[in-house]
Amino acid sequence: MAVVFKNIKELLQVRNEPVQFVSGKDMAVLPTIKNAFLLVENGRISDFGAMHSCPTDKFEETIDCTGRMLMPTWCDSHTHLVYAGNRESEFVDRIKGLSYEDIANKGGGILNSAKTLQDTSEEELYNQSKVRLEQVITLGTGAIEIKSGYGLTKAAELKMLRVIKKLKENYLIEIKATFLGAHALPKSFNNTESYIDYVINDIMPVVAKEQLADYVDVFCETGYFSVRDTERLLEAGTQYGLIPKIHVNQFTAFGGVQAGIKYNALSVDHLEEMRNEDIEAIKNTKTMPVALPGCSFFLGIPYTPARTMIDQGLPLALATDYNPGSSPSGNMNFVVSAACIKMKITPEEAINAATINGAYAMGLEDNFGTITKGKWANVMLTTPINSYGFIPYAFGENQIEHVYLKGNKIV
Ligand SMILES: N=CN[C@@H](CCC(=O)O)C(=O)O
Ligand SMILES: [Zn+2]
Repeated sequence: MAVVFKNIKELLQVRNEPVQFVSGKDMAVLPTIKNAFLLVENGRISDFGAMHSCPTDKFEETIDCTGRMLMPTWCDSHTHLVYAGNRESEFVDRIKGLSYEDIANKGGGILNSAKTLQDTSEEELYNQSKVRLEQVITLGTGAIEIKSGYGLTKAAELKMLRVIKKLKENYLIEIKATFLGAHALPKSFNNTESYIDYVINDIMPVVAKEQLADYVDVFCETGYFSVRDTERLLEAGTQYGLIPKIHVNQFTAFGGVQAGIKYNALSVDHLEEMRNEDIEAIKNTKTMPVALPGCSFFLGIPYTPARTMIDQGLPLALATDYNPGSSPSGNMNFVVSAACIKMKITPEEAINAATINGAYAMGLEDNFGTITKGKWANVMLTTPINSYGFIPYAFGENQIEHVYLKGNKIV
């Protein structure tokens, strides 16, 4: 099956030579071809270039893209999209002045979502989650990471991971699964040490045996899990073949970034609070810093200092953190806008952060995130717009008109 996209006003994120990720000054470079074509065969990109070199063969399908941009779909490397119910009531509490911490202390927060999820059947959890998955696909997301972490018991954590597995089987969007058993301390445990023992000894072996996760994650934060807890968990995860990706420096900075680096985390995520030594620790490593501007927007906490980090030569990925408590939106278009507006990064930097660097943060850079021959044709076509800068500029709107996953038109 061959499909040709013709008369593309501008083909974005074109990389003849594959790159793993871009960092520092290179983030400001977004290679494009104006008046372009893209050829897709059997779901993969087989050719692209300027229209004057477009092959004249007869293809099964020709798509005229006049006036529109074509680009890789968003790569959302940090979500908690599988959850039950919502936390709308806490939203109102926060409007009235309560902090994230106040709400958690009142019995809300992650433990509240865990209770709801424990009481929800696997089928119902799947049905609620698939609605959100379908919605983010219409918004242009073509690869996504989804975490457990609202189970907090063996049965409920496994239920979440099985739901992620089922979503993976039933949808064309690329999905990576993360085991976040250490997301919060359940009331039935007196201390984090004994809960970490339970996560490592009782849940993790089954997760690994049933191949339910690619990554292991932990909420390394004051009032949640310490650096010591984090290191124990990452050590064990690594033994089971789970690659570390951690929640760190959301509210406080106390050495979690260094723990992530020590265990070769694929990504360190949140980073709203960054000390110089945290930036230094990430330099010259293979660990991707991931910013979640939707969470900063929703909670009213600082934004990750992305401008400083990029100026200091670091790479950056952007993700939604889609979850019921701190970021109830999976809209990558908004995330890209918010990053430009609030973190002062350019559209080129934001698009790199939300495509190739997001793909890297999910170990998917060989197959997604750029227009490169051989990669899957996960691409999206915009509305008629004058320049790609209009995507972040027109915040709160959606310029994504059609979405193709592995060459199939989904939207
Ligand atoms: N910070 C930790 N976990 C989620 C929020 C969880 C929740 O509030 O339900 C996050 O990434 O923001
Ligand atoms: Zn998160």
